[in-house]
Amino acid sequence: MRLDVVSIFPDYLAPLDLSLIGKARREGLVDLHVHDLRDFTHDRHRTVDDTPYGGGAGMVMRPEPWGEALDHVVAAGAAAVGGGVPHLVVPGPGGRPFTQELARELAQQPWLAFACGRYEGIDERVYDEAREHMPVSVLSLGDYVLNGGEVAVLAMVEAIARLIPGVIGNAESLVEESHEDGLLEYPVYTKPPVWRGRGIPEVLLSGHHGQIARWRRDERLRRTAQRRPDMLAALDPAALDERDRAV
Ligand SMILES: N#Cc1c(-c2ccc3cc[nH]c3c2)n[nH]c1N
Repeated sequence: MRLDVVSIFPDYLAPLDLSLIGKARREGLVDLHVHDLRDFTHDRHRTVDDTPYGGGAGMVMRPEPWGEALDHVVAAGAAAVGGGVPHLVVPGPGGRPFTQELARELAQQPWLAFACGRYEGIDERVYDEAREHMPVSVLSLGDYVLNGGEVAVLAMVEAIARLIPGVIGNAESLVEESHEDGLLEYPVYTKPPVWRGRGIPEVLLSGHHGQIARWRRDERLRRTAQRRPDMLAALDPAALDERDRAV
């Protein structure tokens, strides 16, 4: 997968050189290109913002640099990907919720581009123009306010890239994760068997895989009912067996 990110703070994306995503890049599973929006300005001060039409507080990101930056991303990426256009993802507090389901869908795409806004946002004409050339999705991490899109892109890239085959060494660890199948994950334990006087659930020492699987399923249901009753309510009833309903 090719990933392009445009930001006025390209160093914000440095964490994508680390850990599993960094390893995926070095192994060629992910081809990440970060672009500095200011490289697409032409004034001495490399200006990317201006005052909002209609007045109001704050500044708005100018359309010209964004237009040139996205033109560059499309041209450079098409040469590398062998044609086509990216799916453009623009993080924003007013976007559709970014969910595991969306992460799965976006992980199927060969090429994604992310536009990191700042200030009060990006001139709306940039979205309108982009939509004439590529799919555009405005997505939100959650119902709280950040200062810009970079943190959201870090989270989205990690959630998406980890689903690319080969990025996570053991695909088994992608199963039974929170949100993967509509339930939260079960509690996990490791050595020592007793820590500060606290033991671990006996069933986990039983070696009885069937009972362990049942206990873990029960814990997932209990946790989801306790912490995210909305997720439990949204579950397809067919996904729950009689034993589940008894938990
Ligand atoms: N995604 C997301 C966001 C944001 C966000 C994203 C981009 C910009 C650009 C200026 N301010 C921003 C806030 N706030 N809260 C979220 N869940």
